[in-house]
Amino acid sequence: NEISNLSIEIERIVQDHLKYDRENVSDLWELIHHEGEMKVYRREVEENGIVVDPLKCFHTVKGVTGHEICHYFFDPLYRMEWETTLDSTKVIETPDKDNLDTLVFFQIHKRVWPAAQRDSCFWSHIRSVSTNEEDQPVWIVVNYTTDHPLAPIKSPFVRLVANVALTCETQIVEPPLNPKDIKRENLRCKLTYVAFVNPGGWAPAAALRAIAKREYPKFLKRFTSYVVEQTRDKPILF
Ligand SMILES: O=S(=O)(CCO)c1ccc(-c2ccc(C3CCCC3)c([C@H]3C[C@H]3c3ccccn3)c2)cc1
Repeated sequence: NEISNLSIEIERIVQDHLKYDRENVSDLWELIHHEGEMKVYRREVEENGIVVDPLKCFHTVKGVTGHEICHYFFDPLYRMEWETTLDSTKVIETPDKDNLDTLVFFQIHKRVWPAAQRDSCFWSHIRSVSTNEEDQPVWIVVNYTTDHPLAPIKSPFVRLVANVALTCETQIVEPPLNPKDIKRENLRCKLTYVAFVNPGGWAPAAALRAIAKREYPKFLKRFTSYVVEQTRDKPILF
């Protein structure tokens, strides 16, 4: 039925991301932005004349955990506080009321000249995966395009196709003897962000590449700074 088909798809896509995303980039990837700990790479790929360049970002964020980064990325409550590229966001379905780890979003993206305005509909899933005993669990959020009756394709909007994942590892730097004494200065989150976005309709290749080169680093810098600010005086969420 619906739920089981969705959970089968979620399992397949999440496992793929867990397996591949943290792999280092090959020399097929071009470094398009390097700022401090943040490195943003892209491969130039076109499908039927449409730019679908995969994007991969590695970043290390001090003072926060992977759980905190994924929590603020997933939870709709904060979306419009860090996302500056959206006109609106709405949760149109909670597939499993007893387990709020999966939501279906419908989003209207701000128009980015000269492209037509985009909207998107995707399931969003958050999960922690324990690696081995002593390390912190890996946290991941996946946003993956889905159709939905409450997200009809309506002109003039062009529907995006997106497969995006944010995967985070938490490192404890110079761990104190007693784990209860861990402070935020002992925390470091190593995150990988991958985005496979098909703009869903023709947009000028050069323009789209320029928009992506400008927008992704801005977006990742703003989002991670937002989480550092929001968590500064709060108890650590491991
Ligand atoms: O991480 S998420 O899942 C967060 C969801 O709230 C995510 C982030 C970004 C996008 C997105 C949407 C539209 C565009 C294009 C297509 C034509 C004109 C805009 C782009 C490309 C251009 C790049 C870009 C990157 C970041 C922000 C905006 N623009 C990216 C989708 C989902």
